[in-house]
Amino acid sequence: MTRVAITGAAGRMGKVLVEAVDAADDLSLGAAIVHPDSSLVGADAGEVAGIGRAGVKLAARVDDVVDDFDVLVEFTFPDLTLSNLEACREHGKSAVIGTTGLTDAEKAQVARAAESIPVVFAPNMSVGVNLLLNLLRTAATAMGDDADVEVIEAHHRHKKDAPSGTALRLGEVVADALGRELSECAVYGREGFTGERPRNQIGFETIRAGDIVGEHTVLFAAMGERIEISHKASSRMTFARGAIRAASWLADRPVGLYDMQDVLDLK
Ligand SMILES: NC(=O)C1=CN([C@@H]2O[C@H](COP(=O)(O)OP(=O)(O)OC[C@H]3O[C@@H](n4cnc5c(N)ncnc54)[C@H](OP(=O)(O)O)[C@@H]3O)[C@@H](O)[C@H]2O)C=CC1
Ligand SMILES: O=C(O)C1=N[C@H](C(=O)O)C[C@H](O)C1
Repeated sequence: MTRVAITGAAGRMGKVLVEAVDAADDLSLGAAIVHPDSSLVGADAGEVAGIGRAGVKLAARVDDVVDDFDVLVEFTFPDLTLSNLEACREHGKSAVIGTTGLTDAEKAQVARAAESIPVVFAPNMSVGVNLLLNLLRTAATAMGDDADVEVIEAHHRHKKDAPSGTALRLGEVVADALGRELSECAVYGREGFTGERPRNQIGFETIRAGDIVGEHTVLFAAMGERIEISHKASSRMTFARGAIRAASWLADRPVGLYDMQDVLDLK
């Protein structure tokens, strides 16, 4: 039985992750961690997640519970993710990272940690989005430079990073299929007298509103026709199930950096 620790256990993803681990046959909840200043430190993780007593008290730091887990599941903030990943590296634990909004330098730190421990790092743990990455490669290759590409994403009002990690990954996949560098062709929102659209742009549009769980569309618009490839998540449990599937999968993996397409055998 693989023992899982969940950080941000009182957060939106943290609570559904506690529920998903509880429902899994091959995983047990070894530890759950919340903000050290939280009034919930010491409370039962299952009760906070709304699933009844789990017998695991919410801890204030990963360092306090290193003997209680094998895989850390981390859906929080970039700087916290990196310091918790360092704790995993020091103690030889695996990690599943769903946190988004990391800079390129921070992503490189994740890659360095994965030289010492097994890590799954993916901006979207759903089966649907990871399948969509493959559909996008096919669409981008077939449409080629004839189509203008726009990535449109919508999330709840509490989301802190933009564009979403998923939108950026969708853009990277399209740019790669078209032989472009995303950093050279990405445009983030438009305003004012922008002039005509350069043909090789990949545009990103961000919507933040209400309780939208997560929606992504990639639009390929050519002369006379367009394709829209969309994914809509209606429950965070979709992401949580993917993350715990990754935690089970990591149990017997060698050191290395993996993503959700590795876990789902979609490469
Ligand atoms: N890869 C994927 O499939 C998905 C990724 N995500 C990503 O996951 C991340 C989290 O999203 P979400 O759950 O909505 O965010 P939340 O803000 O709901 O959760 C983050 C949690 O981390 C807690 N936290 C803050 N500081 C600390 C600390 N020092 N120690 C322990 N816990 C701390 C917060 O507590 P407090 O509120 O008390 O500060 C909060 O409960 C985001 O980056 C999001 O983009 C989300 C969904 C799917
Ligand atoms: O913050 C969220 O909620 C989500 N974040 C991820 C992202 O940034 O891509 C994935 C999902 O869409 C939900």
